[in-house]
Amino acid sequence: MFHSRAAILSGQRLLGHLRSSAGMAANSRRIVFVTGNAKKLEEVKQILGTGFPYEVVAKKVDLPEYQGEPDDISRAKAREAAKQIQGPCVVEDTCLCFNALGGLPGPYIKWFLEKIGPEGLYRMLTGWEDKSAYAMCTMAFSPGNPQDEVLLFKGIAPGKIVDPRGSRDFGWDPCFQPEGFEKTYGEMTKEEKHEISHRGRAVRAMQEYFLKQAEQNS
Ligand SMILES: O=c1[nH]c(=O)c2ncn([C@@H]3O[C@H](COP(=O)(O)OP(=O)(O)OP(=O)(O)O)[C@@H](O)[C@H]3O)c2[nH]1
Ligand SMILES: [Mg+2]
Repeated sequence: MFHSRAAILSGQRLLGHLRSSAGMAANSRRIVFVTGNAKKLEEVKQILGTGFPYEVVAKKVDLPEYQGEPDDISRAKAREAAKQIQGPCVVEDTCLCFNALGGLPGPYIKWFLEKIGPEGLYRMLTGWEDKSAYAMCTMAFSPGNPQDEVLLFKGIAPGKIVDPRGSRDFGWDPCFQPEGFEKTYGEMTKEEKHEISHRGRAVRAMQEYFLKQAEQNS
């Protein structure tokens, strides 16, 4: 549903990239997930579980925080990551968008969270009746060359911004309450969160794509 095929490589070409690229052991099927965020990595691995045809190998790189539209940011991030690791890789970018603010902070949520925390995010909407928001995750796959087109897989979770409740373990989780639930992300178990979260949706879309590719090439 959220599966955007910005560029579809033929299965053969894609697997070729995955098998032959630098940084991957010959014959092994690995995908490098480039992120500086350990919590994201933990969640992506939990969501993928064992139902993924590739081993996910993490590479900690502090990628630039680009500005602009979320899809453009994700593409730029994937290209930069591919350049740095010199091979195929996946990155992800997360936005938290307040509807009353026309979608802001959006991709800039990291800085807002860092400066004002979950309480401050809630207080930002004091003057607004509309507390609705959505969390968006974009997984971006680069086949390896910085000039290659990048595949995007998106997941969106609608919800609202509330007075923080629950675990402080991960960013803005305590102030985001997904639609149809009385709990914030911070009050949910990881399984409950992954089932409906922005990241759960995006990762499953990516998983589906790679499973199909693997099937076609087996
Ligand atoms: O409570 C949360 N629940 C989540 O599910 C979640 N996902 C991301 N975040 C935070 O939102 C900002 C995104 O910025 P971001 O995408 O640039 O990530 P990042 O810079 O931390 O890592 P990366 O860019 O190296 O992958 C960062 O502050 C992340 O910590 C979350 N917080
Ligand atoms: Mg970042």
